Amino acid sequence: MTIISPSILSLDFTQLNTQMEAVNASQAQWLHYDVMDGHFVPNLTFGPDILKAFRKLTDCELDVHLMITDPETYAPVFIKAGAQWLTFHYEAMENAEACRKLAKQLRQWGVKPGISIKPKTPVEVLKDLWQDFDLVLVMSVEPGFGGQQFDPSALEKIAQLRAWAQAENADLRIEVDGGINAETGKLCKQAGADVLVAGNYIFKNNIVDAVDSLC
Ligand SMILES: O=C(CO)[C@@H](O)[C@H](O)COP(=O)(O)O
Ligand SMILES: [Fe+2]
Repeated sequence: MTIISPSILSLDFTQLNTQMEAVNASQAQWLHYDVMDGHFVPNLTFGPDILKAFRKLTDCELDVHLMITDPETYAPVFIKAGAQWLTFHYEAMENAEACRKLAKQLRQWGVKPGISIKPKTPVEVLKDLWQDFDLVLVMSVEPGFGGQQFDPSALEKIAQLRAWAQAENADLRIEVDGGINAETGKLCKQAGADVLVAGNYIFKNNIVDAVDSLC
């Protein structure tokens, strides 16, 4: 069963309660929370206090996507605020060992660690790294903004990751984020993704129907 993670980056905050009621009535199981710091990406979003508010608004699992240069420093405040899945970027880290160390630390703090790669980062960097994570997030747009067009090069990366995971009989969540709609979502599922993030497609349409069309 595919997990749908609506990205609140595209939520209309003047309609917060109504839109969250629709998310809660939909088949969405996770809620995607984009954290941007104006350094790792050229945009700013939400901190931990807003995450705390979302914790009260939904029972969906909170899927936090850190697009920040210093995930080691800020991970604890997002965990305290309610994150259940915490994903940081490979490109934000010094080397593979630092990624492993942070993944271990996140597990000790009681959250599921995820690692993400940008569109220009080859999937091979994860060949000996994915085993330390519960989730790999393949970006299908340049991180920073919602509403961009899906980059099909994500499909080969998803397929490679699924092949690696299957070869080791591993229970790895493969998530894809950026430009997901019914059409691109279907291609990602066929390639082996089991978590679809969607912002604009869900929040700019009928929320319940859009989630249904992705399942
Ligand atoms: O991480 C990001 C953008 O950097 C995403 O989570 C966006 O929120 C996806 O938005 P859509 O492309 O689905 O509109
Ligand atoms: Fe995201």
